[in-house]
Amino acid sequence: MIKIEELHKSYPIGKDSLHVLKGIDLHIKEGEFVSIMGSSGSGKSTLLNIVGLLDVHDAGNYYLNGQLIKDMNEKKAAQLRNKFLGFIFQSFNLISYKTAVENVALPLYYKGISRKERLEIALDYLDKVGLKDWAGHLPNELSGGQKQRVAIARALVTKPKVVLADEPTGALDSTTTDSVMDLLKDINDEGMTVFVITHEEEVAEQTKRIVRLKDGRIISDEFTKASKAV
Ligand SMILES: Nc1ncnc2c1ncn2[C@@H]1O[C@H](COP(=O)(O)OP(=O)(O)OP(=O)(O)O)[C@@H](O)[C@H]1O
Repeated sequence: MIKIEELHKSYPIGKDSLHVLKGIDLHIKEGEFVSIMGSSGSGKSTLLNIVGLLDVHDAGNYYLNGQLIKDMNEKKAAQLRNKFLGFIFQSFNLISYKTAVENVALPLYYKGISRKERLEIALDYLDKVGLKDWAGHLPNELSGGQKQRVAIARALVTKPKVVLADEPTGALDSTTTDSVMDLLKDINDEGMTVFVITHEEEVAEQTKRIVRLKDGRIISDEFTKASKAV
């Protein structure tokens, strides 16, 4: 599903450049549930942004669903993002003046589906995350955990192959973190590939594989106990 070979990425800093990813090799198969850990500045978000086609790498190869990602214009990248990828962010990124159901329906706008049908589909996804009764509420009327569940429903509504989550529980307390992680587990049980950045060891342990980054290199890549649970 995601295959990365000898990937490098640098950012220009004035006349110099900051070498952030220094030869990453990573293969994530369809249906895996993987977390990426590492201290601040180790390159986690940079890697996720490249995987999510939000940024480009400088050297090495990246294949998404068998397709080599190279020299891609923004239009093509957006098409691939809409087709294959769903995103969840720490800060939820919901639109404040739209209701929960309208936020979830938004990604369907680009698929040429009528408004009525978009809202029906979105309501089904809100039901899936346990928030059907909150469909008509605005984000500021929801708790942090509820907002994140709306964001998860929004990430799923286009039926992506891969869900990419950058610190999805970073803004949540431990009980809410568990409910969000349970939801990601359910999604993964249904066959979706899930790739999560986290700082929290307890969160990473709930995924099936932990990849650890240090200074732009992978220093370990191990399956967790959760991967062995039946
Ligand atoms: N657009 C950018 N331009 C310049 N430098 C950047 C840019 N994005 C990230 N960096 C730098 O690249 C390094 C890696 O950043 P990255 O955000 O990938 O780390 P991270 O592991 O996700 O950190 P954190 O856990 O704090 O989010 C950092 O030193 C950061 O300052």
